[in-house]
Amino acid sequence: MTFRILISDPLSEEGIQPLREAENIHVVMETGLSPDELAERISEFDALLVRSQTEVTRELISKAAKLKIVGRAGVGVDNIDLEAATEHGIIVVNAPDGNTNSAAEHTMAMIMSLARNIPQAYYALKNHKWDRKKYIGVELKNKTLGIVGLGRIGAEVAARAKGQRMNIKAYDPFLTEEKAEKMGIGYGTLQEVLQDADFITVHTPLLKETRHLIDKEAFQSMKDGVQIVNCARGGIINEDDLYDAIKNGKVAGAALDVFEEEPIQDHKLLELPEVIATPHLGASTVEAQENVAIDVSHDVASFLNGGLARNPVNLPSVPKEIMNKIAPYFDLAEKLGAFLTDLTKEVTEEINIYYSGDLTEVEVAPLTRNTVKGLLKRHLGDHVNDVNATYLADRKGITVNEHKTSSTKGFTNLLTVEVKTKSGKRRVSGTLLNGFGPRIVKVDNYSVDVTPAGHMVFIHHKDQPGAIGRVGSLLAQQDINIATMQVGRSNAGGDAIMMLTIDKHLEENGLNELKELTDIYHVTAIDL
Ligand SMILES: NC(=O)c1ccc[n+]([C@@H]2O[C@H](COP(=O)([O-])OP(=O)(O)OC[C@H]3O[C@@H](n4cnc5c(N)ncnc54)[C@H](O)[C@@H]3O)[C@@H](O)[C@H]2O)c1
Ligand SMILES: O=C(O)CC[C@@H](O)C(=O)O
Repeated sequence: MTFRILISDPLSEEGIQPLREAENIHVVMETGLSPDELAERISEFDALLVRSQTEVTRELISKAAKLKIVGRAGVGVDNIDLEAATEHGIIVVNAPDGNTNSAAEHTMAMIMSLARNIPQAYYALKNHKWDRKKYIGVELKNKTLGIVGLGRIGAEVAARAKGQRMNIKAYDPFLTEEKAEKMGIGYGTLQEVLQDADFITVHTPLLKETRHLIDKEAFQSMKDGVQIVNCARGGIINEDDLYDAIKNGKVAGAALDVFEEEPIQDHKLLELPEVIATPHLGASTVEAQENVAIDVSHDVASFLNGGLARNPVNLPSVPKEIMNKIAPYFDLAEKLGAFLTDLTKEVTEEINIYYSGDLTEVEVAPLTRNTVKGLLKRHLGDHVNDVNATYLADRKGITVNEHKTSSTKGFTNLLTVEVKTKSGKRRVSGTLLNGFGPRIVKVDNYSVDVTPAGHMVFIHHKDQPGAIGRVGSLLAQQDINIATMQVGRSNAGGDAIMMLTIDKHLEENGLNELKELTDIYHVTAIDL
């Protein structure tokens, strides 16, 4: 199978080389498509690679019948409708590390340009004005730099600003006083940072919570003559309020790399001499562009070929060492889910997943997603995947509960899936036997030992002489070979089960004939 990838924004040619060289990948690079042109073409592609220009909207996603993955060569994913992608089972990956340096360096360049009026002085000189008095700047040394958002870029800016002998005061919801102390920087609440800083630089993502984080009220709490930098996202600073704060003298200068609407040509902020600006150049270096293109290409190629994505945005990322521990259970989890759906054939109201033994010591959310995927895929088909499994369960009103228990029933690891339906609870347990692979070891209250694969028949019957023989004879009449058979009973002459693995699928009529046999209560065909 050949996967088709559309690259709709300019990406480093060196960075995407591995994609171009991959045997089963066909790359189409078409930058500058209008939204309508993109919508018309998108159904041809398995993957879409973008920077910040392409808007990946809900409408576009609804037309992307084959799309499996969207790769964002950069950090911010505010140009991608993540909710719509998740709903459609499309994984979104980004390249969060590749442009950190460049964005931090650009921020420092902006701070220094602001402090020394470099763009304004250059512009004047270009226009034949040798004006030394007008462009007296300020030193950075001993000034306080307020950093709002101390993630990757914020932390790199802090390290560089320390080199300029600035005092740093940062606010981030994940920053503690102890952490700040270790980094050799000051810690403050948002209010304290805004109040104490001579320069303020924002490095948060653009979220509901950070939109207009810096607004009229925030400006009022700042020092007079404060200078503001935004190399993160347009919209974190309210542009109208910034304009007013510059006009009324509160803010002495602003350096902007990003704007609420991009691209801009005319903007009232650009008319102010106190404002210096670049057209979203934070990540525009040869190195950053190559890095992000390499990172995103790797994830896209790996994911399309059944591997893992290192930087998923709409799936929590799982550290490699944990992934190595849980990956062997993925198949078992999905099969247990599928097994139960076949067994119950009823509307699932609640799913309980119990992890015990070795599994209590690791992050099991990816296993939960696989189990739910197995449970839902019988009804939802390939539409359900790791990305949207729990989302779809939630939308269908199915509660999913994860439990870790100490009861291992003698197994080193045990995964039990229980579904609650209108008529009660059914459960199946499985384990990974060292060297022997996955096994189903319990169905409801009956112990069994079956490899969860291929065609199976689960029979609930009365424990009577001849019951097993009758089943065997009937299957033989239908030319169905029994590969393995497990039996279990509650007590002699009571309820019992047979679990058979057979060499081919049991057709409807065969199933009905089995149901007619004496002492047989229920028969379920299961195909894993
Ligand atoms: N100009 C450019 O070309 C360019 C390049 C790269 C990244 N960016 C942008 O820079 C920003 C930061 O990128 P990053 O890689 O450092 O991201 P990051 O995720 O590493 O860091 C963001 C930090 O913001 C913090 N945060 C979230 N909400 C906050 C709030 N209300 N107040 C304070 N802090 C808050 C988070 O806790 C996190 O630590 C993003 O918006 C990204 O899109 C711009
Ligand atoms: O693609 C770009 O150049 C911008 C990238 C930057 O804004 C990011 O969020 O990574």
